[in-house]
Amino acid sequence: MSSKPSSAKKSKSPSDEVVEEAVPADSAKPKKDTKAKVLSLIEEKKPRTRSAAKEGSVLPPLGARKPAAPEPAPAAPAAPAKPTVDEQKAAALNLFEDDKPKVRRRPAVENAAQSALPPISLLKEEPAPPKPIVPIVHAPPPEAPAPEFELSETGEKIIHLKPPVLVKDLAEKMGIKTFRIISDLIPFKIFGNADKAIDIEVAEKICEKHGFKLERDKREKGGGVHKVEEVIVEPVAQVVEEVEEDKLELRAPIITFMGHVDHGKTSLLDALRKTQVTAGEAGGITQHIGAYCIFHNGKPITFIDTPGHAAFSAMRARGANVTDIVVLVIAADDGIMPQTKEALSHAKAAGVQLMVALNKCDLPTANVMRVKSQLQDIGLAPVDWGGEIEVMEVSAKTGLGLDNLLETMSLQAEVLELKADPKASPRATVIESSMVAGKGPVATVIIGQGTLKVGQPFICGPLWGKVKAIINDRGESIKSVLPGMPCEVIGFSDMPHVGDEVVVMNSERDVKKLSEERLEEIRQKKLSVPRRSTLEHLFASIEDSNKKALKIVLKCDVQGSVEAVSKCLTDIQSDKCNLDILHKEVGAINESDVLLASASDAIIIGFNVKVENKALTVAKRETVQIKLYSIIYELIDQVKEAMAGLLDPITREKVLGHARVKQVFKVHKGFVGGSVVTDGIMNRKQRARVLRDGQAVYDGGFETLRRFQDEVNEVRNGLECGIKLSGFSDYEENDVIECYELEKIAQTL
Ligand SMILES: Nc1nc2c(ncn2[C@@H]2O[C@H](COP(=O)(O)OP(=O)(O)OP(=O)(O)O)[C@@H](O)[C@H]2O)c(=O)[nH]1
Repeated sequence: MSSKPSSAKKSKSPSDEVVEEAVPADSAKPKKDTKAKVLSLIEEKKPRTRSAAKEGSVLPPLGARKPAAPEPAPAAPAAPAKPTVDEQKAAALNLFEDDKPKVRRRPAVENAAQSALPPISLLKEEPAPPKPIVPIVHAPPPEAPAPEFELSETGEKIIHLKPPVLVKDLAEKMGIKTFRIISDLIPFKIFGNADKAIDIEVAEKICEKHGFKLERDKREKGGGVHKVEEVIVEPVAQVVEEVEEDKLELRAPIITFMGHVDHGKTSLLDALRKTQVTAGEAGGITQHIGAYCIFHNGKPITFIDTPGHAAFSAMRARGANVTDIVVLVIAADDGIMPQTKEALSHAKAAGVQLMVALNKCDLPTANVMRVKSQLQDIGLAPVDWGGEIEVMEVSAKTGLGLDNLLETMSLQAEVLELKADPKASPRATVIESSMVAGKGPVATVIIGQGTLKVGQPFICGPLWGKVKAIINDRGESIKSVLPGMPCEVIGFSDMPHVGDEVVVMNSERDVKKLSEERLEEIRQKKLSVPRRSTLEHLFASIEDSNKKALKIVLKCDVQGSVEAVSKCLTDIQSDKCNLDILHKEVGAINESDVLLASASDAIIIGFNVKVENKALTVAKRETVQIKLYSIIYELIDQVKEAMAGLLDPITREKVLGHARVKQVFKVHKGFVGGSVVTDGIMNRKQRARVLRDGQAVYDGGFETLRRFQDEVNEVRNGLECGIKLSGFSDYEENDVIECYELEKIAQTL
């Protein structure tokens, strides 16, 4: 191994001949000549270096260049071993040459040789005074990959990429180093690393800068790519597997309890599960969707409890959509109510089997016949009345008819022959989601097909995830869950949207990629929303900006509550005051919520959530109001009050009385109307106007109000007084002085 170049060897080396020629023996030599020489050198040097590298003689492979043992710095006579400035420049330029994309992939040995060239810093114009060279071995710089492009008919270098465009992918395609792209991004005020996703428009500009044209591709179902005009992501639903009948097995039926508020849905489920869910509910009403599993005759049945309050319509709709059977719970003493009808509509829309449970039959006020006849009227004729709807009389309180209810539900489920393939690729529907401290995003899901197992990667709407833990309805951690069963899943990249489907895929890489694509698609859609600006819009916005607005930051315990509460809030109708929900999210109230509220003059509303300690401190400092609620109608009522409170009170006139001027007196400072009060009172602290022939000739405050010589505050009906209004002296006989007060009345929405 020839690690240390000797002068003897040097003179024989072809490259060193060049070096000798390039040494600036005469420092006065014009720079121009040097530059020209450098350029010619580059041309000369390239082929030589390559062939030499191949032979391993002049520039040996990287490993060979490292001295076997540290050698002492060569003494002054060894100085000629240092490359000359021109050589350094040439070498550095050569290094840049390497960055330039080449169609052909370079052999590894060639790359190794080039990567060992002097660093870019040597490009400086003025060389440092010659010093003995201490050989430093640098780690090889990361290799720039060979570019991948195709030449268009017009000679353009076209590269194909599909959004999201990552810096590293772009660099790879153009065959340049990642750091070059990162520095190219700085003028766009984009700072990031190799994994940074950049806008397609920015990527196009960067490609243009490097002499490439970027064409967007999309992935085909099979994984290949083809060109598209717009970014369209294939929905995962399109990769549904064929259902093979022989692989299907009976699964747990999913039964949803729906009905009007307080008709006893939770109590019924409670009685069936023999637990006490109602005891823990705020205000005794269900505000979440709950999913439970019970075993009847050794077979599992999944129950979904939905809220009955009007606010939770979306939750009821969701409950109906994942279910096989809907049990419409009607209190026998109350009969069919608005949310009973709404629940019925959801069940009909979802096209599911319907049954009716007439609850509270233990009550003396229960009137089964009346409810049955109401059912008949809305087209749900009971079986015992010759119709098709199973109507069961039950009582959650006494347990009356519960066995019959359970039996009928399992029979109905059997008739439906509900089957799923437990070995199919797992899919589940998110029916609720929340952010749980220490666990992150948690979703309640119902498995539709396949067996969901811990460790499986999945996509869910635009989010990806990997099943970290599965918790059953009894709070136990389990390893897998079968079709039809409910469970909680931990492992989402963010809070999933309720109603989205969890679809298990083969690899974590695939789910992440698909998630990136979907998020990019959402972003693009947001960007492409047309912004129309018409005169009408302008007027509307001016009108709107004059309106009062209550700004709210809303935090709730679960996604469904966010939906329900924000729907209720936006439903508050007022043409005097707007309600802006600036931000709505699941989770405890944190510092950033407070800062947002402070910056935008908003209040924070928390529903079933806590306030983080730091947020409390900041809220005090910033005087941000935080209101916490656990019952939805209290929240809505108070928000309405707060909105009304923002409105300026209306000022209304209330006439207190009239006086007639009988005689005008001259006093020290002007004139006084000697009057008699004809009705009501004259009050010195209020306002008065002078009416002449029914027309107001003056309006203002009292200066003096006198009874004889005394200044008084009030003069009653029938009494005489002297009235002097401030700034008015022009009284005439028979003028009427009307005393009135300005009342402030709070506005309503
Ligand atoms: N007497 C009697 N009371 C009942 C029966 N079932 C429920 N209740 C009472 O009715 C009230 C409402 O019961 P819930 O189970 O909370 O009603 P819900 O339909 O789930 O109400 P939301 O969750 O608000 O939709 C509670 O006070 C129960 O104790 C019953 O069979 N008989």
